[in-house]
Amino acid sequence: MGYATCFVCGQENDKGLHIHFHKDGENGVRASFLAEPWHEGWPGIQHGGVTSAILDEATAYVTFFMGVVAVTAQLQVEFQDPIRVGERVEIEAHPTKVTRRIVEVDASIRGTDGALKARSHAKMMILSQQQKEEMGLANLP
Ligand SMILES: CCCCCCCCCCCCCC(=O)SCCNC(=O)CCNC(=O)[C@H](O)C(C)(C)COP(=O)(O)OP(=O)(O)OC[C@H]1O[C@@H](n2cnc3c(N)ncnc32)[C@H](O)[C@@H]1OP(=O)(O)O
Repeated sequence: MGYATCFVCGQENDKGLHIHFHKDGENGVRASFLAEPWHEGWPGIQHGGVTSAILDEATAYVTFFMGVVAVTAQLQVEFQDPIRVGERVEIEAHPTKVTRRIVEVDASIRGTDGALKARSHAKMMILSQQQKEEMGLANLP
């Protein structure tokens, strides 16, 4: 599942991360990722922008599985521990607050031993019909 060309989940994006997100429970999302050498910033450590993109995407999938079209309005990231190249990590996200226009989502990335690597809090803005049309997102499945 996913948009074919999405940088994080798209299976047809040659330059992408190819992460498969799946539903976990009623509103949660889970995925797994292996940090590769081409994802690094400092030698041997995954770039923080890649980490942020993964958290952002997990957050977006929460709203996708809720059946709304939303964009990230705010994303606050805490980097707790380096993600090493060659390390597998587990990704999780779930909603914490849902209002008419905003879905708040917490997401985290942990090592396979459960140790926290990074976490985020985000506000996703549910788009109005006019905004969907302006952004070219009016005919999404
Ligand atoms: C097939 C399977 C596919 C699955 C794929 C799934 C994922 C695929 C891909 C996922 C990709 C990953 C995801 C991505 O990367 S999404 C891409 C990154 N995000 C963006 O590009 C968003 C850019 N920003 C905007 O478009 C607008 O600024 C938005 C739409 C956010 C607001 O627009 P606008 O300014 O016109 O607002 P409004 O008139 O609608 O609403 C006004 C209300 O909202 C309040 N407000 C406004 N801004 C903020 C803010 N920043 N924080 C908090 N609140 C805010 C405002 O105070 C007011 O509140 P109130 O006074 O009414 O109380």
